Amino acid sequence: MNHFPQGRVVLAAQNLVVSYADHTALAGVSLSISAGESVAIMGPSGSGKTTLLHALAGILPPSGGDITVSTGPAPLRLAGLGESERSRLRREEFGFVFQQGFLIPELTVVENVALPLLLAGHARRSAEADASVWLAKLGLGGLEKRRIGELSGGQAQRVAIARAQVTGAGVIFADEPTGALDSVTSTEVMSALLEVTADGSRALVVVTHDEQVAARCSRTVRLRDGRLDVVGATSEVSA
Ligand SMILES: Nc1ncnc2c1ncn2[C@@H]1O[C@H](COP(=O)(O)OP(=O)(O)OP(=O)(O)O)[C@@H](O)[C@H]1O
Repeated sequence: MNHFPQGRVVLAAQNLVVSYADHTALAGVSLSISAGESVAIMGPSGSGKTTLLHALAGILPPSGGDITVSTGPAPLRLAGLGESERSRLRREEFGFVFQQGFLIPELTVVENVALPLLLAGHARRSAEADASVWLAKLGLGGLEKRRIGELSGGQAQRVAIARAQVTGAGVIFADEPTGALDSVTSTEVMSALLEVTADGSRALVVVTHDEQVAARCSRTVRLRDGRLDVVGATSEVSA
């Protein structure tokens, strides 16, 4: 379990640079994210939002700058970690929710949610028991044995949110989690995601194009051409 006291910085990016061939997608981004915060990353298409999320989550090694991850007993600098340690961080300390969910259609709902625990070496029975607890918290009790294709889009996203949290991850990253949903379902799914920060011990990072989604987060950062435009409270930005 990686839950932190409210206010503790869990991710700190310093002067991040990410280049793809001859294109600079992030041109020196510095950003700190604390436990209890929900941070919306906004900006025009191509401004570097997904690149920033992938760099913060250790999916994409930056070509410059560094990220300090304070999700364990001692801070870790991502630049100093090999792929296997970054992969452990992603698997055990971070959770991910994507626009399409990336759930496995051949598995049942409970098997999908239990999967990260099985990959971490837990026994099937206890993994599925923990998965069922998360499913109940997300209002999906009774759907354990369904296949993913038998769920609505909103239910499938809530399964993805359960799966992202089942390992006790302290930081949840979501890339356009409501992008494929209608506005009512989007509101429900955001409510489920924002529960991540309800007890103040975990952080949520959401890439979104939707101002209404961003307005519900505690802070919005805006990217333009790979640089941070505005950093502040959502209320200041969207009032
Ligand atoms: N694998 C890649 N190879 C080359 N260029 C890339 C790659 N991934 C992204 N880019 C470029 O980097 C820039 C930032 O991309 P990114 O996907 O981070 O933007 P975004 O703000 O998330 O965009 P969108 O809102 O359209 O998803 C864009 O110009 C994009 O074309």
